[in-house]
Amino acid sequence: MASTLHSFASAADLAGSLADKVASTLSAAIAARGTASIAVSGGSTPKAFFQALSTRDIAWDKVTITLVDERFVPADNPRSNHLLVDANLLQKKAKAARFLPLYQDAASVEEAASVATEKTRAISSPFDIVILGMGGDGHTASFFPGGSNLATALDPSTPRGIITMEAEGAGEPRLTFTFSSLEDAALLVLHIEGEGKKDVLAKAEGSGDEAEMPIRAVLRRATSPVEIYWAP
Ligand SMILES: O=C1O[C@H](COP(=O)(O)O)[C@@H](O)[C@H](O)[C@H]1O
Repeated sequence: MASTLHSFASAADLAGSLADKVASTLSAAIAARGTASIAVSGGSTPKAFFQALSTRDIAWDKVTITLVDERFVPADNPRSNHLLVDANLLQKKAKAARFLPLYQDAASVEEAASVATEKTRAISSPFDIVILGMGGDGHTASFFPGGSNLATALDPSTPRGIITMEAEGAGEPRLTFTFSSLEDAALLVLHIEGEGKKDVLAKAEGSGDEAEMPIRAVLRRATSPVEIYWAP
């Protein structure tokens, strides 16, 4: 499916514009179905966007928020994506939203993946919105090059849900929604910032193996168009 690049003069401009787009998409879903869903990424990039989105005036009590991926760490760990969402998105007006975490207090990451899959089944498919990020190594969600479950995660026949991932570049074991869970969102966004990430994107858009740069699976095979939001 085609992708469209939306370039902005600054990260602040991008954050405001993406927040407006997400807010209007959530509102349209609520008007159509009574509820709306969004799966967001963690990492360092989404902070300003989360802060902008938290101020938007929509029926947040009808919105379910979850993460596309998470580290297998509790929510008080500084590396937790849940902590980032708590501190920056689940604030102000967005405090009224329902948040479904991926991390579970389970004996193993595998058990956590299975519990998270059950709990997130309550969200209707497909997601209204998925916001992906991308690492300098071409990973997205927790689809890491060399990841222990990468082939399964990217296989379009793997069911919707959450699986585990371990990889050298990942730090902790990870929990990640599968490709099939994310690729058909009504609004599928790739949010990246900086010249370095633009170079990584250009490389990913060239030829080469998906396993080397898993973002290629999204760019090449997502059934929804990919809206790329970039700022220097
Ligand atoms: O590990 C992760 O990294 C990516 C990219 O993060 P960034 O810090 O380079 O913005 C992120 O999209 C993913 O959700 C996160 O778990």
